[in-house]
Amino acid sequence: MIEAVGLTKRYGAKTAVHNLSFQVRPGTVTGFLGPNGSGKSTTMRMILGLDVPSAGHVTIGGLPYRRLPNAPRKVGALLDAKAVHGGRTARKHLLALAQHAGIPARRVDEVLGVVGLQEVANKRAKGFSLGMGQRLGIAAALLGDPEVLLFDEPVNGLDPEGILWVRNLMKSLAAEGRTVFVSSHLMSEMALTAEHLIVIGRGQLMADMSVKDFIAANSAGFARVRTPDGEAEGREKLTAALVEAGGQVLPEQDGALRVTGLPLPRISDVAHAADVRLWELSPHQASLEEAYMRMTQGAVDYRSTADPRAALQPPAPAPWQQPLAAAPPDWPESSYPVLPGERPNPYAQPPAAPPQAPPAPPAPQAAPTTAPADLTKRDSEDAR
Ligand SMILES: Nc1ncnc2c1ncn2[C@@H]1O[C@H](COP(=O)(O)OP(=O)(O)OP(=O)(O)O)[C@@H](O)[C@H]1O
Repeated sequence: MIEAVGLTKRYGAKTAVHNLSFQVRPGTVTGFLGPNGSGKSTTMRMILGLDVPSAGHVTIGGLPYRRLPNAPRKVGALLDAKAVHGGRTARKHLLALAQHAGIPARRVDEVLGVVGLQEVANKRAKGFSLGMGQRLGIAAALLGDPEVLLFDEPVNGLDPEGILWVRNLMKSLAAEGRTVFVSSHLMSEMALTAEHLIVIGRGQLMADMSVKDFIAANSAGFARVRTPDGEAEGREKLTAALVEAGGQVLPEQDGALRVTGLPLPRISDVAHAADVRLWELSPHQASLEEAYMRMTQGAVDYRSTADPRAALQPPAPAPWQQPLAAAPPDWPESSYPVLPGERPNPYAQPPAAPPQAPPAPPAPQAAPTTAPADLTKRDSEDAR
């Protein structure tokens, strides 16, 4: 089991992860979701001892990664598929990792077979496609036959067949009783792969629930109602009548109305009684992707000026669906905005005293399977 308690990471003035507490249990795939820049990779790096938390802690089976005996055989990770020496063949890359972790060389061919790279095992990694690179990274993660597996965006660059393969692999690893923690920013993919979800936005926990509960809470139906174009008066009249009848009405971008709280026949009766003609009255189901986008819409760092999210308006958001208050530029611990209706943190600890000195940079000892090249990934990186 992975357990994070009050996990916080600051890079100078930037808070990448704030007071994150969660558990990742064995035997199921746990999806780790969040928009770009929400802190998923930073959290994974802290789990793997590659980044030192500014506050809080995270353990695997009760111990921090660095104190795990024989860590590379207990924990496997895919963090950055490009973290491969391009001049090495796939087999040599895996052999080097196996040697470093005391893993028998015969395991290399086993994992090459599992990920379907036997044919290209003697080809240099620099000639690999993105998808082949992902497969090689997954092979590296599986090398030590570990109980705990972390995958950061494992389906990046994979074709539909590859995506299906990863999905089935994750599930079968979990079915063997392993702890499988998979990050993604694709809700639709996670809904098919994971049983449990941890959703973060701007480094904060936004949801920690089973996929089943997430679906139950977010896939409420609604009706789309459209009055004839150019008859604004009819639209307003209908809106007022529907609200009076107990419905919730939200305008959609194309001029239609999104109505919740009233069954379709009732909407039809209300329109008839109000003497408003309808061009459309259709049942709809809010998609999980949409629910996720709504949940995280206030926590998106990077957004296109043409982002359709601007048009998404939550009907009656649950407390955890409330958008985050705008984060102050420096996100100091003491003035961190509290989420409206923030759920009590079951692992909450009293706030730690401010650090006297900046935390020492990590001194890598036992690195995860993908670590050798990955260790350099953030060294000179300031902000992406
Ligand atoms: N070494 C660093 N120095 C400064 N800021 C950093 C560093 N690493 C990460 N950050 C910042 O912390 C925030 C979280 O980044 P992180 O990479 O963890 O997010 P993410 O959820 O994995 O994003 P993505 O989905 O895009 O990979 C971002 O704003 C990023 O710019």
